[in-house]
Amino acid sequence: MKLSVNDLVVGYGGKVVINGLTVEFDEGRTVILGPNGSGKTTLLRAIAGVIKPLRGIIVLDGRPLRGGDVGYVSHAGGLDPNMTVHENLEFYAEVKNASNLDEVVDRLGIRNLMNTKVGFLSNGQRRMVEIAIAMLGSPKVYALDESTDGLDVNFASRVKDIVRSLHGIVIYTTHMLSEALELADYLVIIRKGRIAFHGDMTKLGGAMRIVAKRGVRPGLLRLI
Ligand SMILES: Nc1ncnc2c1ncn2[C@@H]1O[C@H](COP(=O)(O)OP(=O)(O)OP(=O)(O)O)[C@@H](O)[C@H]1O
Repeated sequence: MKLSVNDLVVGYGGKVVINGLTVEFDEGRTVILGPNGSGKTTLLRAIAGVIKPLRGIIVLDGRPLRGGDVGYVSHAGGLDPNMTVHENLEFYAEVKNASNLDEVVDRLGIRNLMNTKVGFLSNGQRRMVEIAIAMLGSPKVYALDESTDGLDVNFASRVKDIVRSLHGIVIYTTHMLSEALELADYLVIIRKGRIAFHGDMTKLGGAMRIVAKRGVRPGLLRLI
């Protein structure tokens, strides 16, 4: 399986943020690393189909993406705070025509939250529910936007374990090099809406880990 983004142009109200970006995602985890404002969220939103590109196409194995291909966890969240976890999950299961709701609930360990209104959940609990929704229908592609952001060490670690267990094409954004090193099979570095680097971590990982350990992280991006 391969997700191909070809000559993508995306903007907001006439301001172009991504200008002619081409990149391919293979099966496994690709981490998109970039500073604030580099276009990570915009790229994921285009892949998830929530923003319409001005130009370019995104294809999965040569065919246009269909609804249900992408499980998206947005940075902003998308749950109804007045509905219970169960009601939110059921709503999305119906929309996605998914039959794996129970399996996902158990896999993420959120059964104890089912009758709680989303508005009463902690950040970490809410993120687990958002990931559960993305997993409904077992999508071929995951687009996960800074999914550990704002979480404590415990929830962040749970999220990373789940990300590692996902099958298919998993695209995960972060601005933290440490997280990229932990999760990436492939690394994409994005700056100002352009790909600055795209590579296989099995080749690059050793060298980057040494640099990261020595605490020269900011310089690393300049080197690359
Ligand atoms: N809804 C919007 N309207 C106008 N401009 C936007 C909108 N969303 C993002 N932008 C602009 O697009 C650029 C890229 O933003 P984007 O959120 O994609 O970057 P990012 O790498 O995800 O950043 P962060 O790490 O802060 O989430 C920024 O200059 C931002 O100000």
